[in-house]
Amino acid sequence: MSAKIGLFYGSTTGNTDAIAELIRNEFGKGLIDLHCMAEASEQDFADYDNLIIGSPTWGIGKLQHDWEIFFPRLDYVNFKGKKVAYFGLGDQVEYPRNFVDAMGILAAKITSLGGIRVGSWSTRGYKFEESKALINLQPVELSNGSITLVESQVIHVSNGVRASIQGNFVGLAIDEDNQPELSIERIKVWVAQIKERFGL
Ligand SMILES: Cc1cc2nc3c(=O)[nH]c(=O)nc-3n(C[C@H](O)[C@H](O)[C@H](O)COP(=O)(O)O)c2cc1C
Repeated sequence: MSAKIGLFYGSTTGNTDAIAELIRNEFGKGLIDLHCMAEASEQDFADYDNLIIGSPTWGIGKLQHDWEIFFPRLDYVNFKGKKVAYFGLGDQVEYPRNFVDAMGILAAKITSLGGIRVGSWSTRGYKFEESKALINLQPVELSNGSITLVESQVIHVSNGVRASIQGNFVGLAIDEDNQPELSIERIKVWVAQIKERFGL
């Protein structure tokens, strides 16, 4: 029998692999099945109502290799009604204009295919210039005249300096290159948040 959550990830030099293991441990025994994208198929996604998607960013703003190969096949996965949380690895010092872009690219694609995004994460504590993984809150007026805040994904933010950008990422951002000492605590807080959203 499958676990309650399918965690699908790609990893070129092993960092995302290690973070996926930490996330699985934080959830506790038996809740998460890990699927490496080098071996995953469209059908593997069908077993789960709850998904976690993880990718580092490579090649300056690009998906990790196995995700890049699989990307066109996402169109054949049924994401409708599934809750999907995202995590991304990146390097905010070397790649401040493309920090964790891959997480944003995957979230935009999977959300367009019907996935319900959960588990956004504050940008507080990171310094970078641009990221495709940012979302913002926009005020929208409802028919009864009241105002509500609706999340939308920001594709381009450009202020030209490496700075603290206020807002939220679409999912958990992990920087093993510059802030490895913060990863465990970030995972703990994020997992508690998405556990609730997954109804576990
Ligand atoms: C050639 C190269 C390109 C990279 N490009 C980006 C990038 O555009 N944005 C980013 O946030 N991180 C970038 N990174 C950093 C990686 O995402 C980071 O090291 C990550 O932890 C690697 O994960 P992995 O070991 O699972 O493959 C790059 C690293 C290298 C070596």
